[in-house]
Amino acid sequence: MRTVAVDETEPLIPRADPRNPLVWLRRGEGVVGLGEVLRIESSGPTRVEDAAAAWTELAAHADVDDRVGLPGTGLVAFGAFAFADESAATSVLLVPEIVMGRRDGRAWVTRISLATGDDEAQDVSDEASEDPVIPEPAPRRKVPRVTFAPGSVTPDAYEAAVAEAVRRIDAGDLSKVVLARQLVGELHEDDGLRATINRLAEDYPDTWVFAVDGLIGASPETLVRVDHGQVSARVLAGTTARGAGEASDRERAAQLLESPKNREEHALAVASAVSTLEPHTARLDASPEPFTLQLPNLWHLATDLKGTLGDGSTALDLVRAVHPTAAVAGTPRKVALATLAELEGFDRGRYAGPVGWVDGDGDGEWAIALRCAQVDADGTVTAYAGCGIVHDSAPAAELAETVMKFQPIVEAFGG
Ligand SMILES: C=C(O[C@H]1C=CC=C(C(=O)O)[C@@H]1O)C(=O)O
Repeated sequence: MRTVAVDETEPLIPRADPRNPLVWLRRGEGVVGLGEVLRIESSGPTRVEDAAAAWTELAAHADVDDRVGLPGTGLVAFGAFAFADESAATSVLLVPEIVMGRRDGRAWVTRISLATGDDEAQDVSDEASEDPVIPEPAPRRKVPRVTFAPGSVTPDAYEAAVAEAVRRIDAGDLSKVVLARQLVGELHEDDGLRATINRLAEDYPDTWVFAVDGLIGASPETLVRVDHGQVSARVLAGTTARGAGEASDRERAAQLLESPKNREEHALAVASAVSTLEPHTARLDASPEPFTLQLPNLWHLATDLKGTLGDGSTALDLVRAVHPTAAVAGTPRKVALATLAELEGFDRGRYAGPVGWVDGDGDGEWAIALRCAQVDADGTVTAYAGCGIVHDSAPAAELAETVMKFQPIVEAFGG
């Protein structure tokens, strides 16, 4: 494969595949893939380590001509993993044929092809050696309209599940569990998802906007990033609505910061991320106090983690170590996973699973797949949103919080 620098400043999404976009962007920077030369599928409890092993093997044999040398240049795979060990959803790493990337104002294009013969010397085929051609940007289209309705769990059933979770927390079974619900709709239009991802990128520029194998969303939560030996993550847990005017908005953020319920929910999520990342780092620092993160639809409590890799782990190794954090499962992890599987009553698929990319050097950026929907081949669109439940959670307030969290994806489908 070959990566070359290009002189490009135009937005990347209009060049993505209209039906099946492959996108990872924040504030206009990131990677967009076209075509597919290889798909690594995995499932079950070892889905991340199996994919990581296959990726390391592939990267070791790749013939790379990388003239840019940034994270995300050279060999790259986009990935999305199922949340649960028991999920029926397949986890995927997709290697595109063309990657268009941008980072710190520098742009590049990579063209990847598979060697066809058994001679390793053929790894860089003639085709891949040619300078890659990037597609022309497509004209803007209207977002496809999807009408959503509650999935298998009705709003009443969700409130009942929250009440039951609080009973179990009060009984001392666990400290926190994250409970989600679904909205389901149908995508009819032929023009696919590019307009939807464009809308998410415009409306939520500070989130990770992703589209990988039909999983599409705008996540504010960084599961883990690895960049030349530096590790970082952004832990989110604790949520409140935006206020109507400026004063009430500031007031809401201040209340969120002082709310014992939200602070507890947040502290458990930070503890789980720190305890699972720490063994892999030589140094790991957390922001001393949580801060309030403003998104167009809500406020979150946030903590940033930054550190130095201590054991040569790749981004996928760290994904395996930290998933699932208490921001999407609960505490203690094992009891929380069993409780959410029982009380939610549906397969989360790739919702709340890791989504992102990894390169041939093991650098990568992974978010938790939140504020997202999975679009299946038959056009079924399933959106997901969940809330951290602790002992003083109120069912009606948690239901209202899911409505806020559905907003980005519902609006990106014309709702
Ligand atoms: C589980 C979700 O959000 C998590 C991330 C941030 C805040 C959360 C909360 O306040 O409950 C959740 O832990 C979701 O958006 O579906």
